Amino acid sequence: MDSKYTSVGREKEHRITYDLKVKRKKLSVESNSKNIKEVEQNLCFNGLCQDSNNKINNSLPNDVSEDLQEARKTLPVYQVRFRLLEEIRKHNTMILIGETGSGKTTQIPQIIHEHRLEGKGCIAVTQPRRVAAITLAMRVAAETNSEIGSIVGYTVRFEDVTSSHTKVKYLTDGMLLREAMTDPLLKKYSVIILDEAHERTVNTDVLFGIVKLAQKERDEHKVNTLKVIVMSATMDVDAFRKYYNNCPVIYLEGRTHPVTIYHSKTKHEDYQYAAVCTIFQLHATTPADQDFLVFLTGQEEIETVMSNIKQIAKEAKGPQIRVCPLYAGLPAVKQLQVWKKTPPGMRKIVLATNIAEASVTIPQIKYVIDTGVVKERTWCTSTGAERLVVRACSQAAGWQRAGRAGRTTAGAAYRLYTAADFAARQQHNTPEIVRCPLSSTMLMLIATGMDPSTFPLLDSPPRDSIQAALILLKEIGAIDNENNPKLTVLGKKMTAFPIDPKYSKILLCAPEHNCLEEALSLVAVMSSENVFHTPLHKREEALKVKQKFISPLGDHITLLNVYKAFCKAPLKKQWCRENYLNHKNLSYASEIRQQLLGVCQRLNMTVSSCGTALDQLLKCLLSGLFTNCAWARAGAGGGGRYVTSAGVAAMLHPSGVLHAVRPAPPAVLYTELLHTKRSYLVTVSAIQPQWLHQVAPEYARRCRANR
Ligand SMILES: Nc1ncnc2c1ncn2[C@@H]1O[C@H](COP(=O)(O)OP(=O)(O)OP(=O)(O)O)[C@@H](O)[C@H]1O
Repeated sequence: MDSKYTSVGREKEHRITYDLKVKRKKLSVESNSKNIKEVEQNLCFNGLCQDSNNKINNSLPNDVSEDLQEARKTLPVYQVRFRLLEEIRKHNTMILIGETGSGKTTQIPQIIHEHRLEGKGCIAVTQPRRVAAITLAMRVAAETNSEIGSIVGYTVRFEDVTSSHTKVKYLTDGMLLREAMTDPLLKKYSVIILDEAHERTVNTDVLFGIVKLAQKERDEHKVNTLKVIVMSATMDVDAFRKYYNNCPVIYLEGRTHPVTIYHSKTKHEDYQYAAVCTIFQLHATTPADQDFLVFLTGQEEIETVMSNIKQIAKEAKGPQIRVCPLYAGLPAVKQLQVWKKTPPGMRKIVLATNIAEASVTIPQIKYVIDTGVVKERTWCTSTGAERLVVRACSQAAGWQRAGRAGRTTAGAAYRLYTAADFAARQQHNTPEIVRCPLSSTMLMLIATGMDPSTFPLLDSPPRDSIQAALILLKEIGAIDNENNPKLTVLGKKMTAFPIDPKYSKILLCAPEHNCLEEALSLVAVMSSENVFHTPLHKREEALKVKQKFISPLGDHITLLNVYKAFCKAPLKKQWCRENYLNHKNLSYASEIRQQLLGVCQRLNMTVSSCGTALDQLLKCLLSGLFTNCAWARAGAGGGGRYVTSAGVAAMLHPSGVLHAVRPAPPAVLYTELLHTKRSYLVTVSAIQPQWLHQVAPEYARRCRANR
C-alpha cells in the first residue's frame, strides 16, 4: 500500500489508500461465463477466445433508465460526488483516475458547477479531439436541460458555440492553447480539467506546462486561484504526479456496465480481413439493435473495409446494415451522423480511426472490434521527411478502445491479436512531442511569452527538433532570432490562423501577389485529405478523367483546378462520383476555406484573384514553402530524381502530374517529403530557380553555397 494514492470508492465512502498497480489488477475479475461460452461457440472458426484475466467487470446495477437524470445517478462518479467535491475543494491540483465510462468527463464539471465551486470563473474541459468536445458538450447540455452554447458550450477549431453565460466549456486542447496566446494566465477559468491525459498529444503536453505555470503565477500574484484536474482512465500516474509536484491522486472505483475482452487465439496476417470476418460472424448471431465499432488506421482503409462490408452484406444473413465512417478528415456534419439513431431492425457499424478511441460515447455500441493498430506520423529532424507508419497501439489505447463498449449496456471487445501480443506492448503512448515537427508548437509558446528552452515539459523533445523548429520560424519571418525569440509583426499575424505557420505565411503573402482567392482555396485543399479517389479496379478510368484537371505547372494548380470545378458543380456528390473525386474531402476543404477567409477578413486582407497569372500563385506558395525546394540531380538523366535543400535524394511521387514530364523541371517545390521504401516528393510544382532568390534571398544564398 502506498499513501500517495487516495481511492474514492462507490461502496467505500471513507478514504482508503491503495497502490494503483495492485488496484488495476484487482479490477480484472471473473466474468459472466454463460455470455462468454455463447460467443465462443459462435466465433470459434475465427480463432477468437475469451481471456479470463483481461475482463473489466463490476458489481454495479445494470438498470440505466431512459431518463437522463436517472442515468446520471447510476454513474460511479455521481455516487461519490460529495467526497469528490471535498477533495477538489481541498487541493488545487489533483490527478483523477477512473474507469472508462465511469462519468469523469460528463459528471465532474457538472458536479463542480452544481456546487458553484467555479465561482465567477468558468470550467474548461480539454479534449484531444474535436468530435469528443462537441458530443460531450451536447450530452452535458442535454443532461442539464440547457441549450447548447448557454451554460454548457464548446469551442473547437473553426467553431465556437459558447456565450457569456457559459460556465462549462468543452474545448480541444489546441483551442485552449490559442486562448493562452492572448491570456497566458487563463484568467477566465477557475477550473481547468485536462482530460484524456494519457493521449500525450503535443498540444496536451504543452498545456500541462501552460496551466502549471499559470497556476503558479496566479498564486504568486494573488489572482483568482486556478484549480487543475488531470484525468484519464489509463495514464502513467507516477510520471504525472512527479511533474505536478507530488499532487494527490484520486482513484475512482467502478464502472456501470461490464466489458468482456476477447483475444484472438492466433496471430492474423491480415487484420482488415480478420475485422470483416469478425463483423459478419457477430452480425449473423446478434440482434440488430446491437451496434459495432471497428478500429482501423485511416480513411483509405476505412473506405476499403466499408466497400467490402457493403458488398458482403448483399448476401449475408442478419439484419440490414448501415456503415458509418469516422475519421478526422471527415466534415463535422458527417462525423456527427455516427450519433444518429438507426431505424429499428437496422444495425450500425462504425468504422473509425483512433479519433473514437477516447472520451466518446456512441450509445448503442455493444461490440468493439480492435485491430490493435494505429497509423502514426513520424518525422526526421535533419531531413524534414515524414514517415507514415502503421504500428501496434499501446496497452493504454487497447483499454480505451475496449472502453467504448459497455457505455450504456454491457458490452464486449474483440481484440484481433493475441493476449501475448497485448502483454508485450508498450504500456503507454509515445508522446507525440518527441516525434513530430514543432514549428506550430514553438510559435504558440513564443506567442504566450514562454521561453522554449526553459518551458517545463513532461517529456522533452529532442534538442534538434526544437532547434529545427526555431530555425524554420526565423526563416519564414515569424520570429526575430533563434536564441531569445520574439514574434515579429508577421509572426503575430500568423498566430491568428489555426494552421501550419508555413501555410499561414502563404496566405499572408498572397495579397502582395494578388492571389488570396486562389491561395485560400489551395491552402484549404492542402489542409484537407486526398481529394482524388482512385479505386484499384478502375484505375485507368480514374486517371483518364483526372486529365481534364491537370495543369502542366504541377500538382498545386491541378488541385486548384479540381477545387474550382467542384465549387461550380451543381450536383456535387454526383459530379465527384463521375470524376473520381472524394466528395467528403472536398466539402471539408470548402469548410476550412470559409473559416480561413473569416480570419483574413478580420485581418483586413484584400481578397483578390490573380486570374490566369498562375506564376504569381506559385511564387506566393514558395514564400511559405521555400524550405521545400528540390533541384534536379545533375547526370540523373532527367529521370525525375531530385535533391532537396536538406540534401535528401528523392524522386517525384508517381501519383504527381510532373512524374512523366520530360525533361524534368530543373527546380520544384513540394508540399511533403515522404519516406516509404524510397524518399518521394509529394504534391509538386515546377518553379523557376530565380524565384527562390526573389522570395527568400538569404535562404537561396545558403542553399547555393551548400550545393
Ligand atoms: N452521448 C451519450 N449518449 C448516451 N450516453 C452517454 C453519452 N455520453 C455519455 N453517456 C453516458 O455517460 C457515461 C459516462 O460518460 P463519460 O464520458 O463521462 O465517462 P468517462 O469516465 O469520462 O469515460 P472515458 O474515460 O471513456 O472518457 C457513459 O458511459 C454513458 O453511459
